[in-house]
Formats: sequence, C-alpha cells, structure tokens
Amino acid sequence: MKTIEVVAGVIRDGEKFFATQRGYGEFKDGWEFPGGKLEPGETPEEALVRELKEELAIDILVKDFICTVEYDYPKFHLTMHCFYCEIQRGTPQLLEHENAKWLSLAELNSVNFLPADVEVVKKIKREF
Ligand SMILES: Nc1nc2c([nH]c(=O)n2[C@@H]2O[C@H](COP(=O)(O)OP(=O)(O)OP(=O)(O)O)[C@@H](O)[C@H]2O)c(=O)[nH]1
Repeated sequence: MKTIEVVAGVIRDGEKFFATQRGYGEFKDGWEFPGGKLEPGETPEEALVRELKEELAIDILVKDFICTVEYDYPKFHLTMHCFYCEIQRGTPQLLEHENAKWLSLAELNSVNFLPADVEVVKKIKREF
C-alpha cells in the first residue's frame, strides 16, 4: 500500500485550538488540522509553514511536536506528523476549506474529525 507523508498543525491561541473542515475530495466535510503533504527535500516544519500560508494565508511559528500518527486508510497508509503552532502574522482565511472553528478542549469532541485525528485529539486532551 502506498504511504502518504503529511504534516498537520494544531494552531493554539490560549485555550482554543483551530480545526478546519475539508471542502473537497474523498474526505470532504471531515474535520482536520490544516496541513498537507511533504514535498521532496522539505522538513516537516518547512512543509507546515508553506501549507498554512497556502491554505490560510497566515505566517506561523512551529512549536512543540505532538505525535506522528500511523493510520491505515482503505486506499493508503498515512504517516502524519503533528505540531502545535502559533500564528505569527495574519488572520486565517479559508482559501481551501469550507469551514473552520476555534474549539476549546471540551468542544474538540463536537466536530467529526477524520479517523487519523482521533489519536491527536486524545493527546491534546492529555496535555492540557
Ligand atoms: N492536512 C491534514 N490531512 C489529514 C489530516 N488527517 C488525515 O487523515 N489527513 C489526510 O491526509 C491526506 C493528505 O492531506 P492533503 O491536505 O495534502 O490532501 P489533498 O489530497 O487534499 O492535497 P492535494 O489536493 O494538495 O493533493 C489526506 O488524505 C487527508 O485526508 C489532518 O488532520 N490534516
């Protein structure tokens, strides 16, 4: 099975965490943490800075590493590196997503995260 290597950013502002809803593709309407596939030669941190600029028009600071999720979807294996981030400049604009929310820890369960993200949400809840 092919492996897709992805980086995802959990943007934190105080008590709130930023989640986005996919606007297209196989997982349309699923909630996730913004990010995307690594390009050849990029570090995960570089890919995250690039993706969040492309998708949300923000500059971010990559903070602590959260975890690397290994998840088998029916059609591919996902390796997803997750990091906390802070916004350095800008306000998120939804250039690719159909919706987004700033969620408190309690509210993280109120949206339907993609299956691979369930583990990430659990880890966030343990850490805060
Ligand atoms: N960015 C991101 N992708 C995730 C998360 N959870 C998860 O399963 N994925 C999966 O990771 C894969 C790669 O994400 P992507 O944003 O590059 O996907 P894409 O195929 O829409 O990108 P593309 O259109 O640029 O090729 C997707 O299959 C997506 O469903 C997540 O929290 N964030």
